Amino acid sequence: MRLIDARHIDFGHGGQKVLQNVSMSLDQGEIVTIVGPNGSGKSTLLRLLIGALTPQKGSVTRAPGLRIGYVPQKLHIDPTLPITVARFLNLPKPVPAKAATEALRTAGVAGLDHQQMSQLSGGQFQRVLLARAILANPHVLMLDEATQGLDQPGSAAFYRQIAAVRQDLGCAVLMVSHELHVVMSASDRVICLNGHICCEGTPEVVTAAPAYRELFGTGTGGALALYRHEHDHDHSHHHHHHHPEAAE
Ligand SMILES: Nc1ncnc2c1ncn2[C@@H]1O[C@H](COP(=O)(O)OP(=O)(O)OP(=O)(O)O)[C@@H](O)[C@H]1O
Repeated sequence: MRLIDARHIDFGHGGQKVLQNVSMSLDQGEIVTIVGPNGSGKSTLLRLLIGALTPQKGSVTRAPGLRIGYVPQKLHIDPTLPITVARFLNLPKPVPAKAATEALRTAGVAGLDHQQMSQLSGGQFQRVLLARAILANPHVLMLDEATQGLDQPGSAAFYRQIAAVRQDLGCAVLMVSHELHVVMSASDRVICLNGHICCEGTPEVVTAAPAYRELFGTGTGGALALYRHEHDHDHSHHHHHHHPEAAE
């Protein structure tokens, strides 16, 4: 089932054109990653898809009653303001304690209910934001640069958590990243954006595309290959002949 469908959208801030003729869609259960350099319009596109902005040309259609769980890139909480995780999850509206506990478990941070927000590690903090998004019982999880500030293993672990949440909830996932090394190998599709859609497809297709290489060079393709290689190594032994360096 199609959850979101954007057709030929144009958008600008003031006189500046940010997005031109962008068409994309998101289907039930898919994981789609949008990559692009700083200022390429990724956050703007997310806001258009959510409905917080209206396209100047073209259209965005959302399935009726679509629920979106949004994970922001970061959230500043005044460190002098004491607030527990449980209380944070009750903002802006109260949720049953059982639902909050369950959301924390799904997000991979079970038992943190009574911790202070200011005492969480970066990875724990992002998972609490994820738990808050899960509480919306979303059809779509949207993440905007949600691993900013995490190191590479921390980012990889966070994306594995996202894949587990997708399994649990059966939701679709749409995320934005300009850190190419964290583009999740589990993405069904990658969309490379630079004001317009440069190329899209599976992670392999996109990293091999000339438009992508022109934007990001070939070094990042190597990083992605490395990440996938680790993934293959964990879950499959069929591909070893493609990766001689992995042979024992
Ligand atoms: N509220 C706004 N008013 C004016 N210009 C804006 C506004 N928001 C974004 N822009 C401009 O639109 C362009 C695209 O911004 P956007 O945040 O969508 O890019 P991005 O790809 O998400 O960037 P980054 O990777 O740096 O987060 C930028 O040139 C930015 O300066």
